[in-house]
Amino acid sequence: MAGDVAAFLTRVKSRFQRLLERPSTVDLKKYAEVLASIQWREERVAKLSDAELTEAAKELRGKAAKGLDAQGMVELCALGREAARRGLDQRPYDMQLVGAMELLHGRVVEMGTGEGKTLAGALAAAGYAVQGRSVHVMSVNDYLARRDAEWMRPVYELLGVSVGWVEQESTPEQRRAAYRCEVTYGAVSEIGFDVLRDRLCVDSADLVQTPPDVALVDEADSVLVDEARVPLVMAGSTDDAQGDPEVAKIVRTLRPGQHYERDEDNRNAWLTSRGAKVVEKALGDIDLYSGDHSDRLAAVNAALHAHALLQRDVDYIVRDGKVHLINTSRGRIALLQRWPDGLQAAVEAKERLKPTESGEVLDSISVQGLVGRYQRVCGMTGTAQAVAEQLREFYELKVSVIPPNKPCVREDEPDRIYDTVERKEAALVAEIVAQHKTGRPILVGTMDVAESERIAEKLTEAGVESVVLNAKNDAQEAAIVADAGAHAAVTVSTQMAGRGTDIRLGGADGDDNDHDKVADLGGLYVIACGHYPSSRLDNQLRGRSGRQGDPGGSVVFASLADELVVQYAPEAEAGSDPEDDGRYDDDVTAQRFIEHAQRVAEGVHLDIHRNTWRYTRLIEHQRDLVLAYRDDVLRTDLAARQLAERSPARWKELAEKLDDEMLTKVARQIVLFHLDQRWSRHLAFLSDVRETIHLRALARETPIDEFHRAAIGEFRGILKEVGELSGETLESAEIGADGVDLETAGLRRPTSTWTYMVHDNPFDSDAEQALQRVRASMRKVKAGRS
Ligand SMILES: Nc1ncnc2c1ncn2[C@@H]1O[C@H](COP(=O)(O)OP(=O)(O)OP(=O)(O)O)[C@@H](O)[C@H]1O
Repeated sequence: MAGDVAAFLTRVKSRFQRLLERPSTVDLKKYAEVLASIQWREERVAKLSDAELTEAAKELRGKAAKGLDAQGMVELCALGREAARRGLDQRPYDMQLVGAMELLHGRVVEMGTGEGKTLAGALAAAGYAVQGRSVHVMSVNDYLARRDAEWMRPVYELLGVSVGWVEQESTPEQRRAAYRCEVTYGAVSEIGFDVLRDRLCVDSADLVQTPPDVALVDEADSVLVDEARVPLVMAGSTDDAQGDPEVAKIVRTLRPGQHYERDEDNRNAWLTSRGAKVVEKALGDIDLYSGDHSDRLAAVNAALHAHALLQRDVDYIVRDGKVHLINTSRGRIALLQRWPDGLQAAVEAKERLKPTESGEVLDSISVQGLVGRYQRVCGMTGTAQAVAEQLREFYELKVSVIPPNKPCVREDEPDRIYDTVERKEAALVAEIVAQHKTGRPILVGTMDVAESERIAEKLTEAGVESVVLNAKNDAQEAAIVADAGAHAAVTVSTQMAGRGTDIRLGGADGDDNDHDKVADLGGLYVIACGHYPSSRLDNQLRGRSGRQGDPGGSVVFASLADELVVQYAPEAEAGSDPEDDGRYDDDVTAQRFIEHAQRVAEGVHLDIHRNTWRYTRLIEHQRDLVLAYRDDVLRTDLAARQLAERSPARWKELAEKLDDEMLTKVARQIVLFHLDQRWSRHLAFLSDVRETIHLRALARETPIDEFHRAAIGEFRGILKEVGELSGETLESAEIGADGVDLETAGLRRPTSTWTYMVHDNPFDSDAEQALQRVRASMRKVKAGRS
C-alpha cells in the first residue's frame, strides 16, 4: 500500500515537473531591449573596416574569457551580424540572433525549416570561440559538415575565429589541423570514430582530437534521440564470424506460422517445435538445444532473423555484391553501418553473397555516450518540442522554440483515410496527376525504398515522370532536393533524404519570377504516403514546404491497413463504411486509431531507448574510467613508475641498458597493450552477458540488476590484471636498445582496424521483451516435445 502511494506521488511529481518544463516559445519581450541594443551597436560596427571588425572581435575575446555577459552578447551579435552581411551578403534576422543567444545558453533551439539555422549556429559557435572554448559542430553527414564549414567560413574569418572540418577521407594530419581550429564541423559518426581511433594511439603525438568541450548538434532530434542508441564501433582484424551457408539454406525452406513465429512488433522470430525439428533433422539429427550445439543455435537464430525479419529493399539493399543497410530514420543507405557480426554474416549468407570481413570489437561508444563527453551541449532542429521530454531525461537539455521570421502560412489538410493500401495509393497517384497538371511542384514522402519505387512506377504508368530519392549519395541527394520546388517537379523521397537542404520555390537556380510563378500555384505540395512512427517525422516532412512565409500545402494519405496501424493498433476499425473508392469521409474513429497507433509506436521507441540506456550507461561509465587511466599512461610516466615498483630488479637491469626516455616508452607500450586488450575482452564479456541476460532472468533475477552485478564484478579486477600482465611482459619480453618487441612476445596489436555503426542490435534491444520471447519460445519448444 505504502509502495502504491509512493509510486502515485512519483507519477504526480514527474507529471508536474513535465508541465513546468514544457518547452515554450521564447519570450520575445525579454529580448526586445537586447535586439534594440544590437541594432544600435550594429550601426556603428557597419562603419568599421574589415580589419577593424576583426580587431573588435579580438577585443571582445579579452572581455569574454570568463563568459559573455549581456553586453558581450550584444557586441557578439552586432559583430556577427555585420560579418554575415559582409561575408555572405545576408543580414541575420532578429530570430536568428535570438536562436544564437539561446544556443549560447546551452539550449536546443527549435527553428523551422529555412529559418537559417546554419547561420544562427555559426554565430553561436563563434560566440563560444571568443570565450576561448572549442566547438564541434556535429552534422548528420560528411556532405553537410563540409558544406556548412565552407559556407560559413567568411563569417568566421571576419570574426577572427578559425574553422575546419573533417570527413571520411581526411588524413590524420588534416584531422589534427581541423581539430586544432576553434570550430570544427564533422559528421557525428566521423567525430565519434576519431574518438575511437585515438583510443589506439600509443604515442600522444598521434592523437588527432583535442579534449571535448562544446558540442553544437545540428538536426539535434535525429542525432540525440533517433540515433542516440547507435553504437559506433572500432574493430580489429582477427577471426571472422562467417554466416553459415548450410544453415541459411535450411532456414530458407521454413514457413511462417508453421516453422517459426514472429512477435507483433516484428522485432523477433523464433522456431516453433515443428520448425526446430526440421532444422535439427537437416543438420544431421542434432539436439539444437543441448549445450553442445550452442554455436549452431546462434547461427540458426541469426539466419532466422535475417530470413524472417529483415526484408530486402526495406531494411537493406544489395548492391555491388554487398549488403547495404537502409537507415530507417532517414530512409537512405547507411554507408558505414552494419549489423552485429553474426547477423551481418547471416544476411550475407541469405543473399548468397561473399562474407565481408568481421573482427574483434576493440572499442565502441554510443552516440549518446559520445555527446555525453562534452562539457556543454546545445543543438538546433526544426522539430524539438516533441522530444523535449527525452532531451531533458537523457541529456538534461531544455528546448527553446524560436518563432518564425515570417509566419508560416502552409495549409495542412486533414488526413485522407482509406480502407486498403491499394486504394490509398490509387487515390494518391490520382491526386498527384491532377496537381501536376497545374505545374505545382510536389514532394512525395514514402516510408521505405520499396514504397518509393512502387509509387514512382505507378506515376510513370499514369504518365508522370518523377525523380526518386532514396539511395544516392548525400551530395547528389542535396542537389535533387534543392530542385524539388521547381515548376512541375515531382520528387519521391524516402523519409528525410536530403535533409538540411533548402527547397526554394522556383528551383535552386530560379529567379524571383520563377519563385512567384510557383508561389501563385500554391507553393510546394507535400504528400505523405502515410504517417511515420512519430509525429516528429511527419512534421519534418511537412516542414519542407512553407519556408520563410512561402505558400505551401501538405496532406497525408493513410489507410487502416498501413503497417503503422497494423503493428501498433491492430484492433483499429472505422466508424463508418467507406465510399466507393475506399475513402472514409470525415471518420473520427478511423482518425483516432491512426493517431493512437502513432502514439503507441512513439512509446515503444522511448521504452527501447530508456532500456538500452540503462545498459549502456554503466558501460560508458566504465569506459570513462579506463580512458582516464589510459590518458594518464599516454601522457605521463605513470606506466614507468608502476612497472618499476612492480619489478624493481628487472627495471634496474633495463635501466642500465636503456635511456630514461626509451624505458618510459617501453613501459607505456606494454601497459597500453594489455589495457586495450583487456578492455576489448571486457566488451566481449559484456556483450555475452547481455545476450544471455534473459536466460539468467529466468532464474528470477532482474536482468538489469544482474547485468550490473556481472559488469561491476568483472570490471573491478581489470586494472589489477593489467598491472600483473604488464609485469609479466616486462620480465619476459625481449627488450633492447630499440625498445620492446611485442610481436615476438606474442602480443600483436591489430594490423588493420575499421570503424562502423551498428544499426540495431536485435538481440539486446529490450531485455524485458527478450525475456517474454524466450519464455514464449521455451514454452513452445517444451509443448512440442512433451
Ligand atoms: N539572414 C538571412 N538572409 C537571407 N537569407 C538567409 C538568411 N539566413 C539564411 N538564409 C538563407 O535561407 C536558406 C535556408 O537556410 P538554412 O539552410 O540554414 O536553413 P535551415 O534552418 O537549416 O533549414 P533546414 O531545416 O532545411 O536545414 C538558405 O538559402 C540561406 O542562404
